Amino acid sequence: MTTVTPPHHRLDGPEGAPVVVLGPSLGTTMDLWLPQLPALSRSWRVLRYDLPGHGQEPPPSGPVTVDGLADGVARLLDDLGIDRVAYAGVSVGGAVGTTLALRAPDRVASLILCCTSPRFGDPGPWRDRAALVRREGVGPVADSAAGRWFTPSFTGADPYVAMLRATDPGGYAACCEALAGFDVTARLGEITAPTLVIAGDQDLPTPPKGHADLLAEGVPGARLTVVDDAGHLANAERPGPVTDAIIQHLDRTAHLDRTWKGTGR
Ligand SMILES: O=C(O)CC1=CCC(=O)O1
Repeated sequence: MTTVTPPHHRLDGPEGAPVVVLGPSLGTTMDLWLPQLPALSRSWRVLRYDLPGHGQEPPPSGPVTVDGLADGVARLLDDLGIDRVAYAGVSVGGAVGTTLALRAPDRVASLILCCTSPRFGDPGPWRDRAALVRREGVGPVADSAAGRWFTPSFTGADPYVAMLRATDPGGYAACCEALAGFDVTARLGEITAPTLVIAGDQDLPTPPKGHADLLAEGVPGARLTVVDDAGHLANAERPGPVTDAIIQHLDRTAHLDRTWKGTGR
C-alpha cells in the first residue's frame, strides 16, 4: 500500500476563518499564489502547499499520481483538524482539486479550477518531458517556461521561472508522469461542489477551448470566467481580475453553505 504523506504547507489569515486551500502548478511553489495572498488572507484562512520536489517539499520516493496528491491534501486536512474547505488550484493544482472533489466530496465546499483541464493532452509528450528532465535536469524546460506560462508582453516572469529552476528534477518528472496518467473527463458529472472555472484567453498549455470548456460543460452548474490578456499562469499575469473572480465565488458559495466552517489552526 502506498503511504500518503501530507505535503509541506503554510497557513495564513485569521485563525478560525473558513479555509481556502491553494494548489500550485507544475514547476512553481506555493508562492505562485502570492499575488492573491493579501486579499484572500483578510477574510479566509489560506492553506498553501508544495508539490513533490517543488519549493520546500522533498522529492518523492516513488511514483506520483494525481490521486496520491489529492489524498496527501486530504491527509493534511486530517492532520490540521479541518473538515471542509474551499479549494482553488492552478493547472496541476487544479487537477488535484478536481480529484479531491471526486474522492472526498464531503470535504470540498467550493471549487475553483484555474487554467487547468480534466486531461492535459496525450500522455506521450508528458512521459517524454519527464525523461528529458531526468536526463538533463530542469534547465531545458525552465528556458522555455516563460513562453508556455505567459503572454509575450508580460514582464514579470522571472520570479516564477526561478521557482522552476530551483525544482528537483525527479520531483518535476514525477509530476509530469502524474499528468500523463490523469484523465477525469468521464467523471466530471459526479462533482457536487459549486465550481468556478477560470481560463486565460491566451493560455497555451490549457486553452479555453478543449480544456476550460470541458470543465465548465462537464461539472454540473459550473460557471466559466475567461480572463483577457492572460496566459497559463493567469493568477500571476492578471492578478486583479483573477482575485476578484475567486473572492466573488468564495463569498457566494460560503453564503450558500453554512456548514463550511474552518478551524485552520
Ligand atoms: O507545461 C507547463 O509548464 C504548464 C503546465 C502544465 C501542467 C501544469 O501544471 O503546468
